[in-house]
Amino acid sequence: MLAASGLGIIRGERAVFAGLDLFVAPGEAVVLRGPNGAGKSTLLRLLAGLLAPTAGRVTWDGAAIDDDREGHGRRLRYAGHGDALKFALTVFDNLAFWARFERTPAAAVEAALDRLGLGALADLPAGVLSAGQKRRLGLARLALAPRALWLLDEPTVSLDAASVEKLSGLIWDHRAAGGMVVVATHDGLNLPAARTFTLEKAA
Ligand SMILES: Nc1ncnc2c1ncn2[C@@H]1O[C@H](COP(=O)(O)OP(=O)(O)OP(=O)(O)O)[C@@H](O)[C@H]1O
Repeated sequence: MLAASGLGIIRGERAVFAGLDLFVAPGEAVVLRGPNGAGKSTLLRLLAGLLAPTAGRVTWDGAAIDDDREGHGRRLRYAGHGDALKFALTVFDNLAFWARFERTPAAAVEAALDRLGLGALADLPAGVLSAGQKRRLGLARLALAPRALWLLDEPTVSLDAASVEKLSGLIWDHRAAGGMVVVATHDGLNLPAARTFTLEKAA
């Protein structure tokens, strides 16, 4: 169980939000909504342990994530606005890098590329991909190996309808295996029985 309690954060001397409580159980999807600047990306970074809250805390199974940041990092996948690609490397080698980094068997690379419909592009330099193809390659990391928690920031940007379907399917399989997902998205994804968590714009 991922829990945030009494969470507050000040950025640039302004309170983005305060007193925020959020719980995510295995198999659950939480969709973050709210206007631009409401703090969706900020919340995802707090849940990932990439930012420290000004008040409150984030826990995993009751233990503060601050007590074991490395362990928390190993249980999650965070996909932010960037695709985290090396343009000079091929599509295959981009994902193979992450597989090596995570000590995931190389066989997982091909399967993950196929899952995102990138198999035929494996030998191309990532730099020549279209915006949507680059986004799919960034998201292919999700399919490399299971992680309990996915934190996704606007993952559907640049994706066509077929790719949004692929991502929806990936998230469904992740949840069916007990995985959790918190996703900031303005539209598109098909997430059955997802909970919506709305952030209001700070005054
Ligand atoms: N490094 C920073 N320094 C100061 N203020 C920041 C910083 N990063 C974010 N903010 C502010 O925090 C607030 C929340 O930003 P955040 O990116 O979390 O919003 P968001 O809900 O994800 O917005 P969007 O829908 O536009 O992606 C904004 O007012 C933003 O200007």
